[in-house]
Amino acid sequence: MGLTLVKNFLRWTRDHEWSAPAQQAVTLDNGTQVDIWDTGVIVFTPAQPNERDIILSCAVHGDETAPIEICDDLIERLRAGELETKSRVMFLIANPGAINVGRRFVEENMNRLFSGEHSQEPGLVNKERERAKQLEQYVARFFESAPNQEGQPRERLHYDMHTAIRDSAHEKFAIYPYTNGKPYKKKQLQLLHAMGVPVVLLHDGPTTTFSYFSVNEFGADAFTVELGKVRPFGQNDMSRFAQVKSMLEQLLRDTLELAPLQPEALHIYQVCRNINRTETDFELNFPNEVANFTSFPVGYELARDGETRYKVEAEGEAIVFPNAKVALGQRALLTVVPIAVDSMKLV
Ligand SMILES: O=C(O)CCC(=O)N[C@@H](CCC(=O)O)C(=O)O
Ligand SMILES: [Zn+2]
Repeated sequence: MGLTLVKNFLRWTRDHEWSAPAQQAVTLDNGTQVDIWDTGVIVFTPAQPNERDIILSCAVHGDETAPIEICDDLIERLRAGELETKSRVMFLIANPGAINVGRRFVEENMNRLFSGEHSQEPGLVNKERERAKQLEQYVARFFESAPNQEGQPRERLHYDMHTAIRDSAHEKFAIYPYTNGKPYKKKQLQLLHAMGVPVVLLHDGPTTTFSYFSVNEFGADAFTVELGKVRPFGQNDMSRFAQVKSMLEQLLRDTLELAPLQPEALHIYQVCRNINRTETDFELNFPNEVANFTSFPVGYELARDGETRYKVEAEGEAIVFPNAKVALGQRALLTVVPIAVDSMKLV
């Protein structure tokens, strides 16, 4: 059987910025069912799915194009039958409206709106709030509609792929959302390493990000994965994403063989402080060119928020995601410190 009337899924998604009618399901020659639930929402269900359900999301921030190109390529190869998945997989192209204007967001940063945050301010409705709420519903529908294979526990994975605004001392890194006190998983560190992501930053509390939503609501192993630097379409050096793509393909094909965990090859950072901008008069005390994971000496003043001054407190404390222009009340800077893999509670 051929493809659906939707010829190119990304193109069609961009032509329907905020919603689109579900499309009739199609079964490919290899038996995989393809369902399009909405704009940017496509699900592949193999005839005999294995025990793993995978969500690959991109464009929660519309200007982070490399992950969009990765997903586009995987989606079209799956639809053409060139790549065959053994797992149920859902791709989410989260914010097509923001892709079209080439910006992080249209009205509001979507990655601060999950876990119900989209509905916390009565009367405040905007496109990103509506879309975040719908994406939550699609995640629920996907994970909850998995077949019950004789009580076998299912493995739920969600990689929410991003690129960072700044240069970074570590080009690729993952954010391990707060686990609600549960141990971290060795296998997840191995999977990230296989993806070419040997640097992991551990969040120390709940967040309103997409990845934490999947962890908290569905017990998924979910990560925000930063794959490089924000660049416009056409300016990404796709060779820098070859390992990520190859790992994702092997994961879908179920041919991935994981190397044993190599603690010496990993760099783990613990979030030290989450600095929010609460005043209009907010400044960062270092230039825009300073890369993520740059450390400053103890006592150095990193930021000033009105009268409050934030100084480095810990040896090795480094900056991540500085952004003085965020909306009031939002995170303007994270600081992190390196920790030993041995000090992590791992299962
Ligand atoms: O480079 C930046 O300043 C931001 C890159 C980005 O979008 N990062 C995510 C991290 C989400 C998390 O903490 O899991 C974000 O800020 O939403
Ligand atoms: Zn992002």
